[in-house]
Amino acid sequence: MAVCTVYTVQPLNTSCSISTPTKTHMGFNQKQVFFFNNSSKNTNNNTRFRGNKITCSGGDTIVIGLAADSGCGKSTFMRRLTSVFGGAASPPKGGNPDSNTLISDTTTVICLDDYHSLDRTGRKEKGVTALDPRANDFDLMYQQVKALKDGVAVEKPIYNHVSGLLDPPELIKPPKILVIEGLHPMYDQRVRDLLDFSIYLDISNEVKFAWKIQRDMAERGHSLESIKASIEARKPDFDAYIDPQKQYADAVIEVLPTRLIPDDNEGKVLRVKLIMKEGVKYFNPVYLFDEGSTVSWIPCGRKLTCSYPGIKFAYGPDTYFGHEVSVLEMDGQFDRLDELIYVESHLSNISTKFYGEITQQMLKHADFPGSNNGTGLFQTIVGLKIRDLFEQIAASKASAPLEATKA
Ligand SMILES: Nc1ncnc2c1ncn2[C@@H]1O[C@H](COP(=O)(O)OP(=O)(O)OP(=O)(O)O)[C@@H](O)[C@H]1O
Ligand SMILES: O=C(CO)[C@H](O)[C@H](O)COP(=O)(O)O
Repeated sequence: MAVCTVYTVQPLNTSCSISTPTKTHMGFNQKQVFFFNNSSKNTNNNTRFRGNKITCSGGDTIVIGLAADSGCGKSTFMRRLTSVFGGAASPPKGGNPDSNTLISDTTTVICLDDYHSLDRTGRKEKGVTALDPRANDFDLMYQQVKALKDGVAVEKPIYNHVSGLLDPPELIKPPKILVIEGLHPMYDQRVRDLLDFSIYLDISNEVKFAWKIQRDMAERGHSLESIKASIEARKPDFDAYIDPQKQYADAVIEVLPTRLIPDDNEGKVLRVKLIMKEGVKYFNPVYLFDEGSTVSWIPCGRKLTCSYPGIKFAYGPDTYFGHEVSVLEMDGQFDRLDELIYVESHLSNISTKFYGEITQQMLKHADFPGSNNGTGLFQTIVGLKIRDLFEQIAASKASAPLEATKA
């Protein structure tokens, strides 16, 4: 797919989105596109934008949705995912230093906070949280994700987490894989229908609390009371608007307190479940030993070093929001990451390209949070499944014209 863009940005006082073919240039279909941002709902930013843009035919972008509350490991997951494709991910070159976007050779990760229609002051004035749909512009989110999927570059707004304001937009070109991560990738049905695969990171309240304390007290100087208050304040909207999205996810990574230590409240040892929907095109759930059977496995024998409280795996079929699913569970943590190869060799359908690829990825990012437990392991596995999904979709598209000529 060829991608090229020439554009200018200037204020425009009308609210419209028009795409008019004007001429063909260098073999590309040039269009004039009027971009607009969400200013009509934003009290502090009333600028609209117009651009002249060349779009190139394409429409090969696959779209992945990753939903989770703030501070639940989305960035860590994204770093693992982009690493599976190789190459480093970085913000758009020469752009806004506070951009939330990460671009690598294959993937572009956009943060859906950029579709906040109310900035920090606007939310305060209206008494709504960022989780409330009224603080977000789903029309624009839909239009832009659709445009990217169709091979058209967009001018995406930027929500600046440092200033709390909406900054001038940045240009996003259609990538091979577009990941939309944030609070609401599966909230709006139009956006949901554009997703080729969706993931929900479901962090239980106990664990979320432990992680937030660790980060916000150590790194951001917040007090225990203020962390508790912020979690409590978000909870009603989290329950109403964020949590229900997990019913739509193709894969859910659920993070719970361990069952290996009675009454554990430290949140250091975790029980993590990978819930995988059956019947999703291009996605074959991972299994342990025997597909479809129910398995409980404590691998702490001669091949795996396990200090207290040990490690326990479980696998089996289940239902989740009325869907048939396969669930792989890991409780506990690895003492020695290099020994993970022993566990990897007992898993099937993991979509690796060579023996030991999961272990290699985990060792490569041993310093990322969760590398010694099921969060890191399952995030890595989902990354490999996304690569596989991408390759299968690409292969089916490549063979489609061939099939058509045969018919
Ligand atoms: N698997 C994990 N195990 C332990 N702690 C974790 C794990 N994942 C994330 N954390 C903790 O949560 C914090 C936030 O992680 P991360 O930045 O990946 O989340 P996020 O969802 O992108 O957050 P935000 O939306 O606030 O930017 C980390 O600094 C770390 O303290
Ligand atoms: O839930 C969030 C998503 O990450 C943030 O709280 C939301 O984006 C508002 O951000 P800020 O606190 O920087 O104004």
